[in-house]
Amino acid sequence: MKGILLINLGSPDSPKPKDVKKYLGEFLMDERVIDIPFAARTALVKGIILNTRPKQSATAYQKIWWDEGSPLIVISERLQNKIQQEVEYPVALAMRYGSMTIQKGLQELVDKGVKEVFLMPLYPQFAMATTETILVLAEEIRNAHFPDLKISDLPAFYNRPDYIEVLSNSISEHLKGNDYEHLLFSYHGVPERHIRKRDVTKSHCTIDGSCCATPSPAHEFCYRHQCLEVTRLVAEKLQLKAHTYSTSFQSRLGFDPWLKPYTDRTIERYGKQGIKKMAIVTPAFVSDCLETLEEIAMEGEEIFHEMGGKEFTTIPCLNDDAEWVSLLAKWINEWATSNQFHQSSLTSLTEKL
Ligand SMILES: C=CC1=C(C)c2cc3[nH]c(cc4nc(cc5[nH]c(cc1n2)c(C)c5CCC(=O)O)C(CCC(=O)O)=C4C)c(C)c3C=C
Ligand SMILES: [Fe+2]
Ligand SMILES: [Fe+2]
Repeated sequence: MKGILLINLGSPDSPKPKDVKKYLGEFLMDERVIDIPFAARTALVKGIILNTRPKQSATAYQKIWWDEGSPLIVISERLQNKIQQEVEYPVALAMRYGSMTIQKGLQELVDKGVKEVFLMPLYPQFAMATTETILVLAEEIRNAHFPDLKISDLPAFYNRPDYIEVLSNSISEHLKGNDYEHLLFSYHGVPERHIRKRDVTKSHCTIDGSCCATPSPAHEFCYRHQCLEVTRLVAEKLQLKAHTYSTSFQSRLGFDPWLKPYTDRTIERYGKQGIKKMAIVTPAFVSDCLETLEEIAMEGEEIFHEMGGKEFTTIPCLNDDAEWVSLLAKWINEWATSNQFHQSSLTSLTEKL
């Protein structure tokens, strides 16, 4: 029997500092998130970050928390339930960090008699800190607990025409009748170093040059290229005029250089330049979460208003949008009935690196 495991990032169990600290400890001790040697990572995360950040992050989580729980988890559960209504295979949900572990998700499927799993990391773009860490952990769990289970995975889907169509439709629907002057595509950032490390050609990536616009096998695992492509493809589909849209990267942490331009500074700049009405979309996230509901919809709006901006429209993520649900159901059926998606992305990465 076949089964599906949807995987998202995860959230703390509650917005209390102690739960946020536990969650951040697991998240930031992941060697694919803070990718420095173990002793240095422990000193940085446990010695510095976990002494200050949990309180600050807990305050942010409290602002966006819903009665039913973390928006990211609640939205992912709604998505799971809606997909379940459209496919005949059991659909489970897990998170990379926190209590809803990948092991529990796989166990739930195995208990239902599943022998073949389609892992669906809910990230349009590949990143070491998202898709890769999910695939590595799932493989470790399989080897340790479910050696007979067959697992294949959905690769980054950033440039699939059906995804671009669903995303573009959602954007145009939310901007109907809106006379915005500028549309900003804001993606979660990563340290520049992460991009260089996953350049499978070892020589393509120049980060701030035009490498991402020059065709290369490196782009199969280049987060920056994949973000820029989403902007380009959506702009093409929606026939956006040049200079009325741009790309930026949000949520940087620490002092290393992260992908630029930074979203907060970009919003500030547009406000200062006299733009009065801007809209913002966040296509690295498929579910609204702390980074969209607080950092963009609250902090971003505040920056814009402080700089003289008037109208700031935040476009929701795809969440449990009907077209998005149908698209995921379509990919599931393609996996189940054809040979599509049967090559593991992790095998492809390790072979090429
Ligand atoms: C697009 C997906 C994401 C990438 C890439 C990513 C990289 C990344 N993130 C951090 C540090 C933090 N991220 C935090 C929250 C957070 N990150 C993502 C997604 C990506 N992260 C999501 C969906 C969320 C929200 C989770 C929720 O519960 O709603 C946080 C926690 C919040 C905070 O304290 O600000 C941290 C920390 C790093 C270091 C990184 C790449 C190296
Ligand atoms: Fe993050
Ligand atoms: Fe690139």
